[in-house]
Amino acid sequence: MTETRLRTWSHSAAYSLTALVISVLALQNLRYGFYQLFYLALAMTALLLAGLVYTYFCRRHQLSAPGHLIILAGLNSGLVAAVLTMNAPGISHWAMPLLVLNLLILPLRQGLALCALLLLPVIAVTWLGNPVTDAVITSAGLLLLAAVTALYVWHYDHMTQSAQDLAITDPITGAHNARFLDETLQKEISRAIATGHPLSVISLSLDHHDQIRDLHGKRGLNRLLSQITRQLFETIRAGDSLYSLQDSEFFLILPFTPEEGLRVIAERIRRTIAERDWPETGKVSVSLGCTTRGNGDTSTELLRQRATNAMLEARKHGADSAWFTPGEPVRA
Ligand SMILES: Nc1nc2c(ncn2[C@@H]2O[C@H](COP(=O)(O)OP(=O)(O)OP(=O)(O)O)[C@@H](O)[C@H]2O)c(=O)[nH]1
Repeated sequence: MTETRLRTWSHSAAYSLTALVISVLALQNLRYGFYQLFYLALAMTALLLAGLVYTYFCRRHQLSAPGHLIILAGLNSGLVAAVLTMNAPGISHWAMPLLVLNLLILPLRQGLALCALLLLPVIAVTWLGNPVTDAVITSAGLLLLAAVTALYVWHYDHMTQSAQDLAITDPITGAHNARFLDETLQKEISRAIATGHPLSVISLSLDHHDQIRDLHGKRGLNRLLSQITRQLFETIRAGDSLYSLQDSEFFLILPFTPEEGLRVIAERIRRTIAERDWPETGKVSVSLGCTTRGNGDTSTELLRQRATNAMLEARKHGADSAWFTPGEPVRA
C-alpha cells in the first residue's frame, strides 16, 4: 500500500472515530438538556464529516492537502471558544480526541503547534475553575495523551523515512541502487530536454574484479567496493548521483555537464582510484564508459546502453582507462 493510500485510510478512520465520539456527546447533552453543548457537538461533528469528505476528494495528494489544517483549526478554535465562554464542567475532556486528531492528521510540527494552542487555554481554565487535585489530574492526562501520540507519530515518520531510504540504497556500498537509477535518469533526461542543459553519464567498472574476489574473498571485494563508493562521493560534486550495480559496476549521472567537463571528471575519477593504495587490496583500477546526452536520447535505455558499450570499449583498450562515445549533437 502506498504512503498516500495509507494516509487516506488512517485520516478517514481518525475523522470517523472522532465524529462518532463527538456525536455520542451531542446525543448525551441533548438527553440531559444541555442545548449549548449539544449544538457545539453538532457543529464539531459536521466539521469532522467535512474532514472525512475532504479526505476522500484529496485522496491522490493526501500528503500535501492543505484543507486539513483549516478544518482542524476550525475544530480547535471552536472548542477553545466554548471552553472560555461556557461554564460547562467536563468540557476540557473534549480536547482529548482533538489532540489525537491534530497529531494523526497534520505534519508533526503543525499538529504540535495546534495542540499547544488548544492545551494552553484548556489547562488555564481547568486550573482556574477546579480544585487542585482535579486540575492536576486533567492537565496531566491531556499532556500525557499529547506526548504519547506525538511520540508515536514521530516514530512512525522516522520508520517511514528509513524504509524509503532502504528501498533506494544498496546495502553493501551505501550508494543508490539500480532500481532508483532508471527513475532518476529519466527525470534528468526530461529536465535536460526542457532546459537545454547538457547531461552526461559514466558507466564505471572495477577492473579484474573476479581476481580480486578470488584473492580477497567476497567480503574483501565488498569492503573495497564500499571504500571506492566513499572515494567517489568525495570526488563528485553535489547534484551528481552515484548508483551501485551488479558485478562491481557503478553508474554516475552528471547533470549540467558537457563533454569537456565529462572528460575532466572521468580522468579525475580514474586517477584518484588508480593512485590510491587501498587498505586490503593495494592498487586497483577502473574502466570508465562516458557519454553525453545526444539528440535522440529521450529514454534511459539508449543512454545507459551507450555508456555500457563505451565501458566495454575502455576495457578492451586495457584496464585503467576511459572511453568516450559522443551522442548525436543536440540541435537547438
Ligand atoms: N558533474 C561534474 N562535473 C565536473 C566535476 N568536476 C569537474 N567537472 C566538470 O569539469 C569542468 C572543469 O572542472 P574543474 O577542472 O574542476 O574546473 P573548475 O573551474 O573548478 O570547475 P567548476 O567551478 O566546478 O565549474 C567543470 O566545469 C565541470 O563541467 C564534478 O565533480 N562533477
